[in-house]
Amino acid sequence: MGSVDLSTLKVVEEWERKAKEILPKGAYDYVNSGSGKEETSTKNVQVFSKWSLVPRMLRNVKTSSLATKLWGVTLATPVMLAPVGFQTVIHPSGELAAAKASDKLGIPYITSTVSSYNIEAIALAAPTTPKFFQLYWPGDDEIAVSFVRRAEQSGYTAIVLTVDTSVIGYRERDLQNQYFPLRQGAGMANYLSDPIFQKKYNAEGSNEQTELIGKIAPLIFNQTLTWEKVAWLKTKTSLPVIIKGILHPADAKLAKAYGVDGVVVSNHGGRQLDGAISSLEALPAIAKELKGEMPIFFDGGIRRGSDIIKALALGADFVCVGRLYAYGLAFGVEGVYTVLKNLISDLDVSLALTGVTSISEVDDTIIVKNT
Ligand SMILES: Cc1cc2nc3c(=O)[nH]c(=O)nc-3n(C[C@H](O)[C@H](O)[C@H](O)COP(=O)(O)O)c2cc1C
Ligand SMILES: O=C(O)C(=O)c1ccccc1
Repeated sequence: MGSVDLSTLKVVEEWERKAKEILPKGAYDYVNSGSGKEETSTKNVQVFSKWSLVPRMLRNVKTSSLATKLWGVTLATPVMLAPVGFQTVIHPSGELAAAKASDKLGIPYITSTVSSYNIEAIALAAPTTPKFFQLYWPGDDEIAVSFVRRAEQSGYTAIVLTVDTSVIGYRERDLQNQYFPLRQGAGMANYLSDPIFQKKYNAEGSNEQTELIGKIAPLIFNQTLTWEKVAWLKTKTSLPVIIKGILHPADAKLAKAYGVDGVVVSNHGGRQLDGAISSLEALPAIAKELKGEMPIFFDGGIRRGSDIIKALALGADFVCVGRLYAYGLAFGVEGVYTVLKNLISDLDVSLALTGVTSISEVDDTIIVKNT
C-alpha cells in the first residue's frame, strides 16, 4: 500500500481499481455495490452522458470562483462529503481521516449516524469547516433526540434526515458474501457512546460485540416515519433540517409544505430501490418545485468536475460525493485528500472552460439533453 504514489493517480477509475486490490472482497463489494441488479447505481454514473454542456466563450474567466453561499456562510466550493457509514471497514482511521481531509480543503463533512467514530470525535477532526449530522432516525425517539442534541453541542450546523431507508436495500453481493459491516464491529460508535441507549437498552453494561449488535441492529431503521414526524423533529431543534432521499416532485412539494430547510435529491447511490430513477433524471422536476425556495443538494454518480457542472445546471445548488472519497479512503487521509483535490482542480478547469465565472451563474442555458 505504501508503494503507491498517490500524486500519480489521476484517473478516477484507477482509484476504484486500486481500492478493489487493497480491500477485502466483502468490504469492497459493500462500498461498490448497489441493490438488486445494480441498474440504478450503474445508471447514476452513466446518465451524465445523456446531457451535454454548451460552453460560452470570450467571457473573461480569469477570476472564476468556486465559492458558494449556504445560509449566509461562504463555502470554498459547492461540494460536500455525503454521509458514508462504517468507514473503518475501509481504513482503520475511517471517518476521522475523511473528516480531516475534507476540513483541510474547506469541504463540509456529513457525519453518518452509523459512523465507526462518534459524533464528538469526528467534530474534533474537522474543527474549521461547517459539518452536518446525518440522522438515521432510531426506533426510539428519545435516542433520536439525544443524537440531535449531541450534534448541536459538538458544533454541527444542520441535520440531514435520511428518508429512503425504511429498510436496508436488497444488496445481492452483500447477501452472497454474507457481509454485514456491523459484524466487523463498525458503525456502532454513536449508539455505544449514547447515554440514553446505554440506560434503556444496555443497563447491564455489556461489552460483548454480538450482544451489542443484537441490541443496536433492530434500532437503526425506523419504518414508522411520516411527514408529521419531520414536523416534530423541527420542533426539537433549531438547526436546519435537510431531507435526504427525495426523488418524486410530489415529495418535494411536501418538503416545502412541512417547512423543511433543504432536500438532497438522492437514491442512496443506487443502494436502496433498484430500478429507481437515476438522481440526475430526478433532479429537473424537483428543481422546478423548489429552486430558489430552499437549497437543493444532489448526490449519485458524481465522479468528475463536469458531472458537478451538469448537476448544477439542472438545478442543484450543492453536490455530495460518496463512493469517490470512499475509494480514496482505502489509502487513508492522504487518499481522501488527493481524490478531493483532484476533483476540485477538475471542477475549476471545467468551470472556466464553460465560460462561467461563478457557481451561482451556472444554469440551464448551458446544458442540453442529447437527442
Ligand atoms: C459505503 C456507503 C455507505 C453509505 N452510508 C450512508 C449512511 O450512513 N447514511 C446515508 O444517508 N447515506 C449513506 N450512503 C449513501 C451516500 O450518502 C450517497 O447517497 C451515495 O453514496 C451517493 O452516490 P455516489 O456514491 O455515487 O456518490 C452510503 C453510501 C455508501 C457507498
Ligand atoms: O450502506 C448503506 O448505504 C447504509 O446506509 C447502511 C446503513 C445501516 C446499515 C447498513 C447499511
